[in-house]
Amino acid sequence: MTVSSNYNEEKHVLTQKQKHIQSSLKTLEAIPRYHGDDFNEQVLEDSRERQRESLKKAQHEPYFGRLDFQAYEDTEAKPLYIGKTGIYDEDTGDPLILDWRAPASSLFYAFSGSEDDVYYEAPEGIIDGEIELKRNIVIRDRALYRVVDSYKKGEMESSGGDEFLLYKLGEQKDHRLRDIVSTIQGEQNEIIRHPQNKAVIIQGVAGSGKTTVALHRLAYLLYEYRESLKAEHMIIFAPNAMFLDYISQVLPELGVGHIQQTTFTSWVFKQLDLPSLSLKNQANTLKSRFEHPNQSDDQLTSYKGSLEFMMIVEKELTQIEVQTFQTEDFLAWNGAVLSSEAITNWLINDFRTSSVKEKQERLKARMKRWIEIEVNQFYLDKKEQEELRKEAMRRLQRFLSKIKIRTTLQIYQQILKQQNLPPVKNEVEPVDLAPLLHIHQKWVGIKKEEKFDHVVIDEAQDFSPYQLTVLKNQTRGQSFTILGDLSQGIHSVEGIDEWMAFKEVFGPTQTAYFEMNKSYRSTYEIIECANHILKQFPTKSTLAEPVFRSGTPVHIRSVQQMGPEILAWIDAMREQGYQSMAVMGRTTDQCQDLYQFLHHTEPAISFIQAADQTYSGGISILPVYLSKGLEFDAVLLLDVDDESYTQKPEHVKLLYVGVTRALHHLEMLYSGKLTPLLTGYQQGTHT
Ligand SMILES: Nc1ncnc2c1ncn2[C@@H]1O[C@H](COP(=O)(O)OP(=O)(O)OP(=O)(O)O)[C@@H](O)[C@H]1O
Repeated sequence: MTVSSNYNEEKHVLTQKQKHIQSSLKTLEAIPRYHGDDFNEQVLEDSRERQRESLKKAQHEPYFGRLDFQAYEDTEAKPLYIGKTGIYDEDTGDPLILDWRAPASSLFYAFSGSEDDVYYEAPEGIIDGEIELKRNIVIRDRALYRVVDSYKKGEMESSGGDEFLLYKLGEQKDHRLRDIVSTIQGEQNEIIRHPQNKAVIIQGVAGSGKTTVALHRLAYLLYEYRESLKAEHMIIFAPNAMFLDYISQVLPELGVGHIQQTTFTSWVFKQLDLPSLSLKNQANTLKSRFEHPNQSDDQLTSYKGSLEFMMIVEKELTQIEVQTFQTEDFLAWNGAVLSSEAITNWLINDFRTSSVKEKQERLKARMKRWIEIEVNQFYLDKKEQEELRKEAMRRLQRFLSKIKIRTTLQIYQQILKQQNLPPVKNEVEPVDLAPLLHIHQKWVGIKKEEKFDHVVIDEAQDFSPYQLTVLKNQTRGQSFTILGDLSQGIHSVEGIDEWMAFKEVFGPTQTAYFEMNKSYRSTYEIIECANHILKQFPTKSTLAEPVFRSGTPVHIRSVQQMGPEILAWIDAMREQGYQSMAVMGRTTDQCQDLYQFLHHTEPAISFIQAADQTYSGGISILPVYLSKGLEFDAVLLLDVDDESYTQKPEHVKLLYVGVTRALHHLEMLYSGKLTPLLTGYQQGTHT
């Protein structure tokens, strides 16, 4: 434990604040819970319950930072304590602890130590002032653990911000992504707090905190726009179920619940609700893509994800709709004619915004009304009216039965046939899901309550412009957070090569584009190695800037037999105290064979496969293409030879992904000839 000169001062403050928290909690717990029907009482009870929850949470780790800010309108600086949830003094209404998302807390993250004047935007206007102290405080299990000053007015040395960040980055992680509220960096803060009404696109190098920032942004948006945004109407799309499990802890840590978290595939299947439809085995698709790629399959996949194909589907849909509603005059009884022009006019103009299904229903209702008016207008005799009504309804039934609405899949099949594209049956590929959803949106429609308030897309470089468009149709405004890294686009046949493709979907004035080039995950040595690989790209890519956290050199070794080497590596890593370790092979079959060999000696090792739903940490073996998004204390990359990793762009990306999964330690093995992507690389020992 670091004992700083400020330690005792903070210990005293902590004791005071804890007493306050305890007594507020006691007071609130003493108020009986209200279960009655009075609305005002219910609102008050909800607010009390929220306070109880905040206080309970704050008991363990009430805050992590202190900022002494002197507003120019005040006579002296006020210490602001910043925590995960805001706590207020019941009597005075003053903040005891400021929520990290509150406007004033922004100063804690944005202040670099060199600005003389700072300001924040409060609801009552701009507040100007200066900062006298910025302090990081670590509290664990209710006890003060560490106090680090990153800025003190009048003192020259103010490197504590970096020191504290390095201390946090050097910690070993468990097997889940964690919140970073105490160390959010200025560039990250700017993205997190960007207004909600634009599509925010983030290109970030591996380990720059994209996923983490997107999750914090959701928590921020829910706080800032609490009147208009609902967690239930927000959604996160992630690449697979295992990744969702890996990130599942961050939002609850930030006090956010009820946000939908899913993959694009599962979500579309839920929307389509076609029990006969299924997805082709993705484990096999991935395997063949990374182990036996086929160029013509790839071309078809890219085409089906393009805006060009989307426009063709749209055009075909318009035609199919016209054919569906192709009508003749409706003769209710002799002399009572509703012309086909009148019907078409209703469909084209009056029902313009309705889906095809709704149009069918609205047409039926409108025609019934027309019959009723006709009957009442021209016939006075009740009996005669009744007979005509009956006859007209019989004819209407017959007339409407000619309008046949086919299923989404049938329409898609017809479009593919029309376009001379290979047919699909009941088993589809992921790339078929965007057109299927497009058809569903037009035919069945999107209910108001199904629209999203905000959408997050992680690993968005693997999304196609077509996918993005169907999601845009489903979203109110343009409120998106889209994050990815083009250098990690290992599924680029389905995805994009440049972010421009997405800017086109939203329009240039509706997008805000950010780049994050600092990598927080890995040591300096690992980033240096990753950058060496990126330099082998035929096109120029942005290199990652390391945070200066030095670790062990990256070793690359030539070996005869992998098995014993892996076991020795696991032992060595265990001795170093690393918790999460990954052995990454190039193919699933190779990993399967190695797993069979290793798990007799290392029963704790788990074999990660494409269909896995959870990630439980420890020692894992997995093919490198499944490692995207994850991170491990130590990584052993196998088969870095010239056949497994050639100079093809997709191999550069794959090796880059593998290398950047390591936090603290990276080692690579090969037999035969070393991949050209690593030749000339100098660090560590090559043997
Ligand atoms: N400001 C920060 N303070 C502390 N840790 C951070 C910060 N930013 C990012 N990290 C850490 O860096 C690691 C990488 O973060 P994250 O997985 O969100 O990055 P990413 O850009 O999505 O990575 P990738 O594209 O490689 O999957 C995580 O361990 C995260 O906790």
